Amino acid sequence: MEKFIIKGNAPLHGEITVSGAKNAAVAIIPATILAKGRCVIENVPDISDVAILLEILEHLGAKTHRLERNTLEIDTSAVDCNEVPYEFARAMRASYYFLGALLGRCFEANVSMPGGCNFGVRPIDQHLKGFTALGAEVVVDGGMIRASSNRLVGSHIHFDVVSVGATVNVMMAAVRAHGITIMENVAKEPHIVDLANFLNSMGADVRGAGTDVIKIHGVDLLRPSSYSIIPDQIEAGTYMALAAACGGNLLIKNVIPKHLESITDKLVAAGAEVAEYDDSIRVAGSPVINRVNVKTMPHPGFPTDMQPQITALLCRAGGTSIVTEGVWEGGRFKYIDELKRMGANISVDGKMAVIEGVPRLTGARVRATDLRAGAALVIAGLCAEGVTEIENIEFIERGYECIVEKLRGVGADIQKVLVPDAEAVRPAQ
Ligand SMILES: CC(=O)N[C@H]1[C@@H](OP(=O)(O)OP(=O)(O)OC[C@H]2O[C@@H](n3ccc(=O)[nH]c3=O)[C@H](O)[C@@H]2O)O[C@H](CO)[C@@H](O)[C@@H]1O
Ligand SMILES: C=C(OP(=O)(O)O)C(=O)O
Repeated sequence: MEKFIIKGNAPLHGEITVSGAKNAAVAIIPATILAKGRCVIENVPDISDVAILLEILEHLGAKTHRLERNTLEIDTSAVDCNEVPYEFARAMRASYYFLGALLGRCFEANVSMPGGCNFGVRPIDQHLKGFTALGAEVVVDGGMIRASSNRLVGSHIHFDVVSVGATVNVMMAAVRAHGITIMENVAKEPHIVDLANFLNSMGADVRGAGTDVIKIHGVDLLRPSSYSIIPDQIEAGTYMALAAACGGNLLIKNVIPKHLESITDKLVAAGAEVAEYDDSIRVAGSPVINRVNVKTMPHPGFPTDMQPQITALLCRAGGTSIVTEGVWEGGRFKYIDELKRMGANISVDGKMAVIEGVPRLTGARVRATDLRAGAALVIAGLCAEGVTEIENIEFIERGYECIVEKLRGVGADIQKVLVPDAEAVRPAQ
């Protein structure tokens, strides 16, 4: 087990380059099996979630090869298995994208219930509703989701809630269904659009991605293609929040500024200066952080995956800020207790965190309770006085490529060290 040791308060200046989007990569990699043959995917983040997906692909019979650190060659010609067992699925959420992908490839999928960050209940009823509407028989049995069909047929599906996962999963099955599928009340996140663009590059006919309604004309055959994944909105947003929190000045490269608008808006309200360029963004933090209220919403609202990071910034704001979780029922606030160990003054009331700004945070021993919670602790540690030790960093490494190297490159004093067994805290629940 490893941990981060951070000495806070170092001035952060320079350039940081954002990697490919985790949540696009984890959809596009399973989608490669919809075609038989060799896909080349560029700008793939080198993170543990991707490594697990590649293991799953190999288990299914695909051959995967890293042409370069961020370029993958995936040959799906020999995929001959439709089962993703528990040992692969338990570590991550997106393992369940093999349901839609396998249904689309061979009309049968047996995939273990997924893991991923635990913010309380993460239902999959909308995924199953979509597969059923396409004519699949779906059974959940002994921890496995089993979906099969002699023939998928296009359908009109109105989702009860806006779900990224259900939109991705059902889109992947629908591209191979006979006839037209209309999906209403779908997610509009940048990774939805990226997946649709990838599917279209393989010969699918998906229209409307990025709006509330997606229309798909099913096709009999998809062909392999080469594709480059979009930059990671949340990684970019995390480094933007870091610059704002630490009074740093960072040029964040390889971004799509349009994807960052809701984040930019709140950072400017908090007092940061933000300058947008074609594919980079500069954030200069102010010594005085203003109080700001934030409510997370599906895209184009403020992303829930930035909720912990903006909370870390607001810990030192002048006055009271309210952060409301508008996506996840459970509130996603497990990390608040860790921030409080660092001197933050936050109370949680249902889906609301009330943050009374404090003049300073102090280093402490804390643990990441999930991926973005871990990112928030890195931000807090980098602007705290003294030394912060963050344990359970495997959560952070699910989604941030080379975070230590990138942060050291802009002046942060952060290192990754081994935790002696005797010192390790129990893992997050
Ligand atoms: C791999 C990936 O892309 N993960 C992201 C994805 O997760 P994920 O795809 O799991 O999140 P969803 O968009 O599905 O969830 C949104 C809301 O819908 C509810 N819901 C979802 C599915 C369902 O069948 N029934 C249902 O009620 C959930 O409980 C939640 O309240 O989108 C979330 C919301 O932007 C992000 O926090 C995650 O980082
Ligand atoms: C929650 C996240 O991911 P996942 O859905 O894969 O757990 C995230 O990216 O913040």
